[in-house]
Amino acid sequence: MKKYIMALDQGTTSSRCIIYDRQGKQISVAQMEFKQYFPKEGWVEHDANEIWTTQMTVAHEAMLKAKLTYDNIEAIGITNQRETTIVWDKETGEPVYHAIVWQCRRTAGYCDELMQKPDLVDSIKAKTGLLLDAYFSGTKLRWILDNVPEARERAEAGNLLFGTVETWLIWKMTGGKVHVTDYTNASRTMMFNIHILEWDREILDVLDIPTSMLPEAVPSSQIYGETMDTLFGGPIPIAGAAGDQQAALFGQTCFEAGDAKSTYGTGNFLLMNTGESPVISKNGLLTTIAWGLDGKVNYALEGSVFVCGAAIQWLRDEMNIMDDAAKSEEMALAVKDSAGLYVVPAFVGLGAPYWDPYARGAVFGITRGANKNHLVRATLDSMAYQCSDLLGAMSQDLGRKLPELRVDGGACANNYLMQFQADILGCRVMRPACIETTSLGAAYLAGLATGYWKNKEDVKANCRIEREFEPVMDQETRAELLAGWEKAVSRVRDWAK
Ligand SMILES: Nc1ncnc2c1ncn2[C@@H]1O[C@H](COP(=O)(O)OP(=O)(O)O)[C@@H](O)[C@H]1O
Ligand SMILES: O=P(O)(O)OC[C@H](O)CO
Repeated sequence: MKKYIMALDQGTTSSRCIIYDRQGKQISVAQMEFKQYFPKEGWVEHDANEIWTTQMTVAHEAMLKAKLTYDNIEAIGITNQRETTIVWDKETGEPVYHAIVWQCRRTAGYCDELMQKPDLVDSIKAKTGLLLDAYFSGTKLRWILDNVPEARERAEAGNLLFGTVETWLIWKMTGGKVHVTDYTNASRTMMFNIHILEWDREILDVLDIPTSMLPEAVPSSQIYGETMDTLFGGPIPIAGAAGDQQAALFGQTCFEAGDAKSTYGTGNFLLMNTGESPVISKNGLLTTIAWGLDGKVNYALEGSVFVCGAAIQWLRDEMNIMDDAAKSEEMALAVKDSAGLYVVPAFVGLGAPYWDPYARGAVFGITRGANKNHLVRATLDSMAYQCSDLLGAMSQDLGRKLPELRVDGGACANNYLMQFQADILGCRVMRPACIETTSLGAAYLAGLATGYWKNKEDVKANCRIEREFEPVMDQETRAELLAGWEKAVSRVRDWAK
């Protein structure tokens, strides 16, 4: 019987299921968007039950499309939007509140208070590799305990569980039997010591989080449990899990220290493998776990930008400027430049390297001739500028420039964006044949655990580059454009304070 690996890719805007064969070829794909809740300015939520139902719907749809039954699936790998925080009842499985999404800024004020303790800020950075910010799960979890009626009492009585999205899905798929988080996701909670791979007592005390709520932290590639029989008709091993950005790094086969990738999804995330030693940034980047595999842990340096493709989604859904994100390419190419427009998509503040939760979005340089094509072009340009900021910070940390950049994620299908990215970085941009490297990485992690792929070399043999973008812009133009971007960013800082 032919066997495949099923990857569940639970992203910020959609749940996807992709089934892969041994060559890393997609056999079947299903995808479903779900509702985004914006209850207050700067707040973002999801319905955790909808995350679960959409994820299961697409899993069944993908199996049906390829006429597969549970015994064709060797293993399931999960990859997910990170940091998003879910708390649910251990007995009923009912979430006590909506999932608080990574983009949500509701705990910025609380983070400001904590920031008054410089020792704590230093200790958090040293132990978790993260900056003290509302982005990460820790303060979101505390918010739920403090604000949902009876949540703290129920948590202290041992009746509530916490998880990031992979924890939630594994718990649900195993019928409430397995409560685990993989190291990569744990490393985004701001409660996990990335050096000794344990939850940190001091931080848990500061945030007042009962340890009984926390999942067991486990490697990214191992059999965690099996799906309930009722789910797919028979048991399937769940054998891999990683946060989506780390999964993309793995899917791009960035196995060597120094290998880097940039993912253009809802946000933009630049990750560089730093091998078995964590590198601490002096320029606003994060240190994170890349994966736990074969009894070892790999680390990565990460730059996180909160709004990337989401800016195009905003033009599509809120401004009705286009009906399909892919149209942004032809609209951008319909004009010869951006007519001096700069868009700063700081809708939920700015992430790396600025870390300003109070920045807000803006469009600068509007003149009478500016039209919607210019606005689209300037929005795509902003996605490239933000990545350029990340690469700049990374180059400063490393003391050298990266010679090339591998790209992936939905928005990297945009050729205009990729060429502008190469131009503004002044380095080659390499796009693989499979830009769904996030799900591919999750599939690889699961398949390595069961022996579907023998080792990393076996996996690497599947990797193919589809197109390379060489920089053609002259240095003077690049410097001028970047200076404009810098000026635009400086104007949005602290806006909502
Ligand atoms: N051709 C395109 N050009 C520009 N942006 C795009 C294009 N296709 C998709 N996007 C944007 O990329 C995002 C989808 O990418 P994806 O990797 O699926 O994101 P996620 O995993 O975060 O949900 C959306 O925000 C969408 O607006
Ligand atoms: O849903 P994505 O692909 O934009 O990824 C979200 C990140 O994991 C947030 O840290």
